Amino acid sequence: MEPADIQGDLSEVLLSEAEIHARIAELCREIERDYEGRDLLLVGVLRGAVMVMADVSRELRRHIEMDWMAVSSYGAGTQSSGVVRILKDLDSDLTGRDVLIIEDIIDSGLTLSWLRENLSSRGAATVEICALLRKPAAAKVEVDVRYVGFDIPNDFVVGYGLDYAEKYRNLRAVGVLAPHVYS
Ligand SMILES: O=P(O)(O)OC[C@H]1O[C@H](OP(=O)(O)OP(=O)(O)O)[C@H](O)[C@@H]1O
Ligand SMILES: Nc1nc2[nH]cnc2c(=O)[nH]1
Ligand SMILES: [Mg+2]
Repeated sequence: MEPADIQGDLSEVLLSEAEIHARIAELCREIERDYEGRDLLLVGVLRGAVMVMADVSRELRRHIEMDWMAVSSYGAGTQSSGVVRILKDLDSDLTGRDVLIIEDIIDSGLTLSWLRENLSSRGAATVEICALLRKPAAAKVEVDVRYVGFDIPNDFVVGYGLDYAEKYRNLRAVGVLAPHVYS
């Protein structure tokens, strides 16, 4: 159950905590199979991916390493500026590594297409993507995503790491903000 004052700002719950966890478990079984016998570096994209990273990493029944990058292309608004900025870089050397980028959402695709290029250019052996959410109708660039949790409609969503003006990241569900919140 969410705190009443936050839950009340949603016009619709798209995905419950239980649905999210069940899908993450399925994705993790695929990841375990695909990376069997190989070292795996999970790269979480701050700040939106913190919840996905926490749940995916703990659901995986194998060793992983974790590193973090902070990039931002949205500022405080609901439209991507298209300009990706590195706010915090990785600590790891990616040379020869199998890298799995962990993201909360692919919207326009601008963040992840930029990030995959950026990480590949550092000499990683492989760079794949795991994203909890994807909005097919919002794509400005096609991004090849190996693991997708859910395809969702083209609405601005919050919760499970996703913010509106830095709030709502701590909602356990994913939902659509009611119009009154914006005004
Ligand atoms: O596909 P795109 O249109 O590029 O959008 C996806 C990105 O936008 C959000 O991050 P944001 O830049 O808002 O920063 P945050 O993760 O700190 O919230 C989200 O977490 C993704 O990283
Ligand atoms: N909170 C939030 N951040 C985003 N970044 C890109 N798309 C979205 C979205 O739908 N919600
Ligand atoms: Mg993000």
